Amino acid sequence: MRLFEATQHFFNEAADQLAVHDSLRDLLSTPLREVQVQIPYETDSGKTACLVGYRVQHNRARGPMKGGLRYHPGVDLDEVRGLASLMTWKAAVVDLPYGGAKGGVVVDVAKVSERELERITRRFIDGIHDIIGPDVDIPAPDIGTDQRVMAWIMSQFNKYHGFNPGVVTGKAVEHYGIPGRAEATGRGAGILALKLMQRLNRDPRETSVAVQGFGNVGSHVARFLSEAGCRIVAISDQYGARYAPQGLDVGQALRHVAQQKSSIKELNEGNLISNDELLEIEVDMLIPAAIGGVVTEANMTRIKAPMIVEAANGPISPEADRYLNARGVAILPDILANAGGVTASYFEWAQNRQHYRWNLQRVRSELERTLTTAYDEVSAEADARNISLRLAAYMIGIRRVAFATSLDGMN
Ligand SMILES: NC(=O)C1=CN([C@@H]2O[C@H](COP(=O)(O)OP(=O)(O)OC[C@H]3O[C@@H](n4cnc5c(N)ncnc54)[C@H](O)[C@@H]3O)[C@@H](O)[C@H]2O)C=CC1
Ligand SMILES: O=C(O)CCC(=O)C(=O)O
Repeated sequence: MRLFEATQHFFNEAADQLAVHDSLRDLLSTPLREVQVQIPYETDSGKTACLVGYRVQHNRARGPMKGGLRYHPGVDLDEVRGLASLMTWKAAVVDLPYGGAKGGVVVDVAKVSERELERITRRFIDGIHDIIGPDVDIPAPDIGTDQRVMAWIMSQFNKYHGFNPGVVTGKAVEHYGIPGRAEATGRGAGILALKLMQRLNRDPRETSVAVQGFGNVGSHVARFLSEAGCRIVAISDQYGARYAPQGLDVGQALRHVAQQKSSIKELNEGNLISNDELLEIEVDMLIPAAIGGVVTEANMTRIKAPMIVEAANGPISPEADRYLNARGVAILPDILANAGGVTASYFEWAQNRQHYRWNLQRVRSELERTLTTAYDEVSAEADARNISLRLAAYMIGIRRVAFATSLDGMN
């Protein structure tokens, strides 16, 4: 099942529980606007190449649309549409004044130079600058994009519309960003992972964790949980995984990746295993923090972790979700588990608009407060109705968006 169909499935399950009527259901599940643009750019060898980029704006009932920008060879319109809809429910679950959007460019960042990446980004913004903006739609980082890309987005947007740092979040601290945004998604997933352990009466110091993906999100969640006393037994990137049942040294892995610009595969610790094997090891908590669609009908019966934290977007298919729920696996859903990123983006955006800045301690404490409130609401809803955390999170998100839509009027 493709990502948009999967998100629609989760949406419909919750909409059934809420008895959302058909016309409102159509309105809430149909994206507001979908844009595909051609991205012609000059390669370093002087040739003209052409890529495709997308921006899908899903819903704006609760505020300007918000969501990251993915640079990955697997990007297509269906994926971006699914990711945009996840943003709508995510922003509502954590009660941010945002709607949902997402963008993507079909490109392998490992195969283009930094100068080419800049040209690609600027040409992409040429194509979408008139549909984004600080009060309309605000991009941010996702797979393959980082603070350099955010800087080019801001710079190119400003050429058309004048200085406005609030057009994009996830910027460098020295360039209108805020301390704590870069770590926020992983840290947030870590804070919520501890809540899930608490819910199941697990001691973090007796909990083993496997993390798939060691980019922005995976590296920060691994570090946070390692500092909280968990044993990080496996980590990976797209090239392979390292596994050590007695635990890996996360600090050493972070230095290895940062200093040697090398992959996890080359790490001199643990056994080399594949990403598929990582998902199936005997571990207390599994944290997918890379791409979507990694736990499906094909491998669900071999997943052994009793707790899963979806730091990635859409890592578990509906079939696998149903199967794992029936087996009693506790799953913290993406629309809550990785909401720390958009929460810190909201802090950055609000501060950009008012030209002030919080320090790291304030960002961290507000992040924790926001996520804890959302977690408490979701777990209370799940307990009261005896339903999964995912269904509860969707119900809260849909209820909020539906209410805003009804206040707005449907005509
Ligand atoms: N960056 C953010 O603030 C947010 C990111 N997310 C989600 O978190 C996930 C990771 O995003 P980032 O860490 O930002 O991306 P990133 O680009 O910084 O890191 C991605 C990681 O995944 C690995 N990877 C890529 N393809 C893979 C494959 N086929 N198999 C296994 N590993 C693979 C890469 O090697 C890298 O370690 C994505 O699902 C994204 O949508 C969710 C919320 C916010
Ligand atoms: O920080 C943001 O605005 C959005 C992050 C994002 O793309 C996501 O939560 O999936």
